Amino acid sequence: MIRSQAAGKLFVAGEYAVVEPGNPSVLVAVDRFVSVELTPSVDQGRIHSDQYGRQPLVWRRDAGRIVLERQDRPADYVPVAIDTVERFAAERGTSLSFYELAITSELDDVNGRKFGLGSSAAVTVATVRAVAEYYGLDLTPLEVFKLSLLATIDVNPRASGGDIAASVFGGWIAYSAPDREALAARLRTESVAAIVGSDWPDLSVRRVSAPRSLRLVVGWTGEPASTSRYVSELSGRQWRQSAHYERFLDASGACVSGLIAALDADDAPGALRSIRTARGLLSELSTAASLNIETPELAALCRAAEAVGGAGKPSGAGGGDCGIALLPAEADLAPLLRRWEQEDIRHLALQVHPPEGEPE
Ligand SMILES: Nc1ncnc2c1ncn2[C@@H]1O[C@H](COP(=O)(O)OP(=O)(O)OP(=O)(O)O)[C@@H](O)[C@H]1O
Ligand SMILES: C[C@@](O)(CCOP(=O)(O)O)CC(=O)O
Repeated sequence: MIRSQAAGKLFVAGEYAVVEPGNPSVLVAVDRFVSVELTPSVDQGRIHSDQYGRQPLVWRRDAGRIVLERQDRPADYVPVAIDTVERFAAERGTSLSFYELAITSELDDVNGRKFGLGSSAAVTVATVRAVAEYYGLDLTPLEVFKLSLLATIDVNPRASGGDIAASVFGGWIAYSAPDREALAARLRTESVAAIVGSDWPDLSVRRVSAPRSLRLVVGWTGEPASTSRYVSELSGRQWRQSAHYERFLDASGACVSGLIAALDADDAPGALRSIRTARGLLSELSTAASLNIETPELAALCRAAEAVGGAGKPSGAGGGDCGIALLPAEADLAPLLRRWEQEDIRHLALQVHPPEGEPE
């Protein structure tokens, strides 16, 4: 049996702007995982996960590509991740066979509601790792990232891949995305191996220092939110060509660069200022584009962080899910947690998942 794992993530800053190639963001990996167990099988493949109900997804191959027995299902991360790794393996001359995947996740609560900790990225990365190990592919972390992003593009073409980078590389990272439209076009004409082997302009993953003088605290609103709905509302041509959007991208870039510099210098006041600016920018974006990024619960989460000498912001697309607070490392956590409890914000007792392999 092969076992693999992949970590969850939190956005620290740069959400939405990171969807445009080359715009920076900061993310952190967290120690909650999706796990995959792979066992060989005979004449068909199966995927077991609570996400699919009681029955596993059954798959076979048609002309070397993965097809689900139930073809009425929309494209889904796990089958697409299997298909992407298998294309890569077959292009390298590997002969393909069948196996079962059993998936378990710590990124949903007991009722199956997602926390917003990047379960789609973690399940994709864990699947890529398991299937690659099964075929003896010996991938570098960068190759795992690239295969995971190529798979994701098939399901969600606007996704930045920041969540995948955090899951693959661990720790605190600065991330900017490659052009996924260009990658999708290449996938129609080139081999997966050629795309993975090439340089991806605008892709950048680099380590950022974990702040020693600040601690990261995570609150969950209890409301799962749909990232793709918000991102697609912002994808309209008119909006993307507006002066407001251009200004947002510039201001976000400056804010994230300031945050990275402050984190690298362990400048706590500077980092807190950047978090407040990032919150303000998301709030302006939300108003301008009529989204509801900072819900009343997320606003309460941020107010509580400010009240105890820290700074808070929604993490990710907003509209629910999680928010983060950064507090001076010496601050007592109890007053923040009391305020959160009064506001029905649940503290997620997460730690940063440490760096795993160097981004090249
Ligand atoms: N345990 C799992 N087994 C199989 N597929 C999963 C699992 N967890 C997540 N997924 C896939 O990921 C999708 C959830 O992705 P979505 O982007 O909505 O959530 P998320 O990545 O956890 O949250 P966020 O994007 O806010 O961080 C599910 O619909 C499913 O396709
Ligand atoms: C809005 C966006 O920038 C962040 C989404 O974050 P999350 O998946 O909601 O945690 C989208 C993306 O990066 O793909």
